[in-house]
Amino acid sequence: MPSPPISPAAATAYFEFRSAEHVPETHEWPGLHDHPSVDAVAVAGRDDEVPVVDLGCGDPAAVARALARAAEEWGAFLLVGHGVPEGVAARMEEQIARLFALPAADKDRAARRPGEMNGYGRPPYALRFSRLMWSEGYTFAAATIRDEFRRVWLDGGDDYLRFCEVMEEHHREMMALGKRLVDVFFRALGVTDEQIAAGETEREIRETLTATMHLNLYPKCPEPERAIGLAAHTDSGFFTLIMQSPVPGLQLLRRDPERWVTVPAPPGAFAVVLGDLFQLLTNGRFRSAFHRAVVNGDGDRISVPYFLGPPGGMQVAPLAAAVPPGRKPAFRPVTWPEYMRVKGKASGLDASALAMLQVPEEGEEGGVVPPKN
Ligand SMILES: O=C(O)CCC(=O)C(=O)O
Ligand SMILES: [Fe+2]
Repeated sequence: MPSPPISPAAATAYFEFRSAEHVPETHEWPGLHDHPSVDAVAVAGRDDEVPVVDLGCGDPAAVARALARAAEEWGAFLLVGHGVPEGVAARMEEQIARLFALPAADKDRAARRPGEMNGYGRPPYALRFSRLMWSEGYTFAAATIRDEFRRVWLDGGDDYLRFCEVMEEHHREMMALGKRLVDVFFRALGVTDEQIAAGETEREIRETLTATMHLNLYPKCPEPERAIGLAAHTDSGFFTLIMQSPVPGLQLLRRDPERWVTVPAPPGAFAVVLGDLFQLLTNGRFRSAFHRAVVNGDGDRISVPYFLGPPGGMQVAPLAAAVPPGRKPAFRPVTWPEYMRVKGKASGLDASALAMLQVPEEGEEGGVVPPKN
C-alpha cells in the first residue's frame, strides 16, 4: 500500500457515497485483484467450500468435530442451527439503515474522538492506510448502548429507544450464543465437559467474555472493483459473530494458490471468524482468519460483527489442554490492550504480531520477525 497514511482531515471528512458516480482517487485501492476472488464451491483438488457448523444437529460430538476442522483449516465458518430468532437480523438491518441515513450532523456529533474506541467513523486501524474504504461504521462496547446513542439522539425519544432495544436484543442473543460456542470450542479442543466445569480458566473465559459491536454499512458502489469495503485484516479478540445482509461481501484468504473465497450469505446464518487471541489461547491449533469485505454495484450491504474477547485486564495464555504434553506453551501471555499495541507496532514493521509473541523453541533463535501472513 503506498504511503503516506491518509491525513487526519481527510480521514474524518464526511463523504457522500450516495451521490458518487465514480470511485474518487481517495477511495481507489490498488492491489485488490492481486489474488482472484472465487465462489465458495468445490473445485477439483481445492477445498473452497466454506465449512458449515450446525449447532442444532443434535449430535454434540459431530458438532465438535466440524468445529475443530473449521477452526484448524479455515479459522472461519458459517453457523446455522443456532436458535437465534429470525426477526432479530431484520430488526437490526432496519435500525442500522435508519442510523446511517441520519443527517451528517447527527452522526458527526458521535464521531469517534482520538484514542477512543466508541463512536461513528472509521475504525482506528483504517487510519494506517493511504486510501479510504467504501463504508460507514459505528463501534461501541456492547455494555454502553444507552449512553453511546444519546450522542446521536439528543432527545432520547422514541427513535432512540427503539434503536437501543434492538441493539440490546442482538447483544443478549449474541452473548448467549457466544458463551455456548466457547464451550463447543473447548470440546473441539478435546477438553471434556467435566474438565470445563472444573477448569478455572475455561470458566473464567466464558464468564468474563466482553463484547464490542461494530455496525458496517457498505453503500452500493458505482465501480465496485476499484473500491474496498474493509481492507484485509485479522480480528484481534477471541472470535467474531457476524450478522450480514443476505448479500455476500465477506471474503477469506486461502493459500496454495492464494485466492479470496467469498463467504455465502444465506439468510439466518452467522459468519464466524476467529481472532488472533484465540489462536494464542489454543496454542496455535485454531487459527485466526485473514479476511476483507468487498462492495457491490447492486445494493447496500450491512454487517454487524460482534467481537468477543477477554476483559482488558485478563492475561491470555495458551490453555493447558491445548499444549501437547511435555512441550512449553508456544506464546507468552498477553492482555488484549497489550496485544493491540504489539499489533500496531507489527503493522509498521510489516510483521506478524502473533509471531512477535511466540516463545522460541529450545535451541531456536528468539526475536526473529517472520513476514506477515
Ligand atoms: O462486513 C463483513 O462481513 C466483515 C466485517 C469485518 O471483518 C470487521 O468489521 O472486522
Ligand atoms: Fe474483521
